[in-house]
Amino acid sequence: MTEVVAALIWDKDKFMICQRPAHKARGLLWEFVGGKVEPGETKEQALIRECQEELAVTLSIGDVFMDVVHEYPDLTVHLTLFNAVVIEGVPQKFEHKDIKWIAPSGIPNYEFCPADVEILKKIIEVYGNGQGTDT
Ligand SMILES: Nc1nc2c([nH]c(=O)n2[C@H]2C[C@H](O)[C@@H](COP(=O)(O)OP(=O)(O)OP(=O)(O)O)O2)c(=O)[nH]1
Repeated sequence: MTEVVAALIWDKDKFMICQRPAHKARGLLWEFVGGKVEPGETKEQALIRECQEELAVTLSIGDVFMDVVHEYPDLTVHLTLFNAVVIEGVPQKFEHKDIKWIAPSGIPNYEFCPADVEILKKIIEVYGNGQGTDT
């Protein structure tokens, strides 16, 4: 089982989603920024490193919003999604094809990694479908 960490980052009523590069597994699908935990790292350390590498931002990590296990044909992931806040920097596309901030009501407009589907349902349950503009 591969440990993967990711960040749920809000800016007012919108949260950040990132489009995976075409050449990687799950290419062009949308995800929460993050990646695989490397040997010797805590999950929090891995998430801070991934966000520095991929977005050039520094995060403050909060509690776990949700974790899920999902079996892909090529690997089984244990994905842990942390609440997090950007404390330094403006997100850059060093890794991703695109970055967007969306309201929960905008979720149906994007095709996400299958492991994220349960998490997105919980975001809608907890934060509602919103009245705000969807992006
Ligand atoms: N970062 C991230 N990965 C996700 C999410 N949902 C999901 O199924 N995944 C999957 C996609 C990948 O198969 C795996 C994460 O691996 P990755 O390729 O992003 O990891 P990494 O940045 O460490 O890259 P690499 O060393 O494998 O090149 O987890 C998600 O919301 N965020």
